[in-house]
Amino acid sequence: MLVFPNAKINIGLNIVEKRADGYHNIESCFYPVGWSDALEITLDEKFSFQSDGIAIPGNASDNLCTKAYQMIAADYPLPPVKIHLLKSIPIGAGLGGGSADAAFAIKALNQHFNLEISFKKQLDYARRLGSDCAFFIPNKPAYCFQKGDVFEDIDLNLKGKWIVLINPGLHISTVEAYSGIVPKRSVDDLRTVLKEPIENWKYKVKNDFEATLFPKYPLLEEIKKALYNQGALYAAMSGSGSTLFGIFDVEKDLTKHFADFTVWQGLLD
Ligand SMILES: C[C@@](CO)(OP(=O)(O)O)[C@H](O)COP(=O)(O)OP(=O)(O)OC[C@H]1O[C@@H](n2ccc(N)nc2=O)[C@H](O)[C@@H]1O
Ligand SMILES: Nc1ncnc2c1ncn2[C@@H]1O[C@H](COP(=O)(O)OP(=O)(O)O)[C@@H](O)[C@H]1O
Repeated sequence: MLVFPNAKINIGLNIVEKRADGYHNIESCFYPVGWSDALEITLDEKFSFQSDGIAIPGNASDNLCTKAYQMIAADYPLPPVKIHLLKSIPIGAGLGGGSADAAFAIKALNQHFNLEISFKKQLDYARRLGSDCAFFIPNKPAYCFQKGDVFEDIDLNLKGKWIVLINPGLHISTVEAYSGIVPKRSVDDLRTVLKEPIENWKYKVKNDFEATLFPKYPLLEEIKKALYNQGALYAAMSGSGSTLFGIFDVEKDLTKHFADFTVWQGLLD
């Protein structure tokens, strides 16, 4: 079975408070984007995990795909499989690529082996692997809160808008990014602000990680400004970085303009 785990962006990200378990409660709109890995699961004589494309830190047993398989195999009679991942989504990039791989592995195993795991149980499994992971089970625009692992539908349709993602190649660890944050409650409700015209978001829709990471990595703010100079209706960093994105009304080819970086561009669904 072949599936294509896709990335996400965060449109607005408020880091509200530190929790007793050390994590943070956040408020964010998660939106799927088309930048994707390829994940193939086939029957084999013994379990194996192998990846090509972008090198993933850690060994096969650390990979979230292996963890997803082992977690499901502990509760269901799964045969041995070979998992092959072609990694294309940058790592430590604020795009949730590892979480997407894990969630798509859960969905693929469930479907391919007719396990009949309920939607709610798939969400619970995903939550065990990472805060971002559950979002990728339904994989549709959502207002996410608590650890980012609880969500509700959001009335936001960007279908047909053009998105450009710029990854400058800095690996920013999520732990490092959260450790520099002083949490604070947001003044405006993100769901309300996102109902305003997209041109207004520039002044009201903030990613709290930008305030600590832009001074540390000035290149990130330069890329955000460059996206606005190119006519973006809205530009921001995704998650804990280092990917920046710009949303445009018209198709834009910025590959030459950002030739030093990895660029992905396409239509939003
Ligand atoms: C920042 C966000 C925004 O969407 O995305 P990325 O930039 O990583 O894509 C997420 O909150 C990242 O979620 P995810 O990458 O799944 O994080 P996890 O594996 O659960 O946690 C990694 C570490 O990040 C911190 N963490 C994560 C989530 C959260 N709500 N509060 C936290 O403090 C904790 O230190 C935790 O040990
Ligand atoms: N399949 C995977 N793809 C990417 N990273 C993975 C994967 N499995 C485990 N990881 C680990 O997760 C870490 C970051 O995950 P990733 O989702 O790419 O970053 P981010 O949360 O910033 O989007 C990496 O440092 C890597 O060691």
